[in-house]
Amino acid sequence: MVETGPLDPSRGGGGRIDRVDDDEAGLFALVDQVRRIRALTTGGLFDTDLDPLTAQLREVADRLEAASASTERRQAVTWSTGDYVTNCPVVGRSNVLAPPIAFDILDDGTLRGEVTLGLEYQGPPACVHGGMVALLFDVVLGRANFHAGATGMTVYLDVDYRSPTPVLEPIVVTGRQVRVEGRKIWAQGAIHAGDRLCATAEGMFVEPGGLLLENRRRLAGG
Ligand SMILES: CCCCCCCCCCCC(=O)SCCNC(=O)CCNC(=O)[C@H](O)C(C)(C)COP(=O)(O)OP(=O)(O)OC[C@H]1O[C@@H](n2cnc3c(N)ncnc32)[C@H](O)[C@@H]1OP(=O)(O)O
Repeated sequence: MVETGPLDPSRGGGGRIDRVDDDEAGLFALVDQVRRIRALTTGGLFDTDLDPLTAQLREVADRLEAASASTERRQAVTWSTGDYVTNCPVVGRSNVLAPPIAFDILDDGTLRGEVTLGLEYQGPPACVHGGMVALLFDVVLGRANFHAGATGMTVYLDVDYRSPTPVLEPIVVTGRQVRVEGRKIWAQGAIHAGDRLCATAEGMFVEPGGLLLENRRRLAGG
């Protein structure tokens, strides 16, 4: 059973975590513009001829493609430099899928982040897609584990959808580690809209032994 007391959305304080501000290459600034386009084009309704805009976007995409390192190289660099956080699909400032959310860590290790999700995350009318809700939980629980010092890969994630999670309104996402037994780690989380509980989750994570190190070595080509 998820204990919602420590996940109270009105708790304040704490310091920002996982915030990477160094944007020497200008990538975060560029991705911010792609996010604007992503938000505007979801179910886009425009009172203008789109063809010239499409041509401009194609040109920009062509120029980026010509200047870009390969996907494989980018994947290898992500893991060799520890840049995962900036590429995460929830908190990552260089991932266009990410809203992105910024989490604060409270004094007992609970993470708390506020976000307003746009139409691109909509499932049922006015509601956040259930898969997106699960993604938010997977990340907040994973980051809570990381900051508590014991982390692993998700082996189960049990989500209870208790009331609709709204799009276009602020929601609060919370998560914390609750127990560690050897390689096994449990964490719990909640999503609220104001005082209303939208969803809760419990996840179990297993420290994957040498698997990730092996993968990182393989991606780095040695
Ligand atoms: C450092 C990370 C950085 C992570 C870096 C950050 C990246 C972000 C990650 C975000 C989160 C994700 O998306 S993770 C991606 C989604 N998850 C995955 O792809 C994981 C796929 N699963 C796996 O690859 C594997 O299950 C492993 C490597 C996690 C564990 O395999 P294993 O080493 O063989 O361990 P195994 O013996 O099977 O299980 C260990 C114990 O857990 C129990 N167990 C296993 N599955 C379950 C289950 N569903 N429900 C209950 N219990 C279970 C087993 O009974 C056993 O208990 P006992 O007999 O010991 O008592």
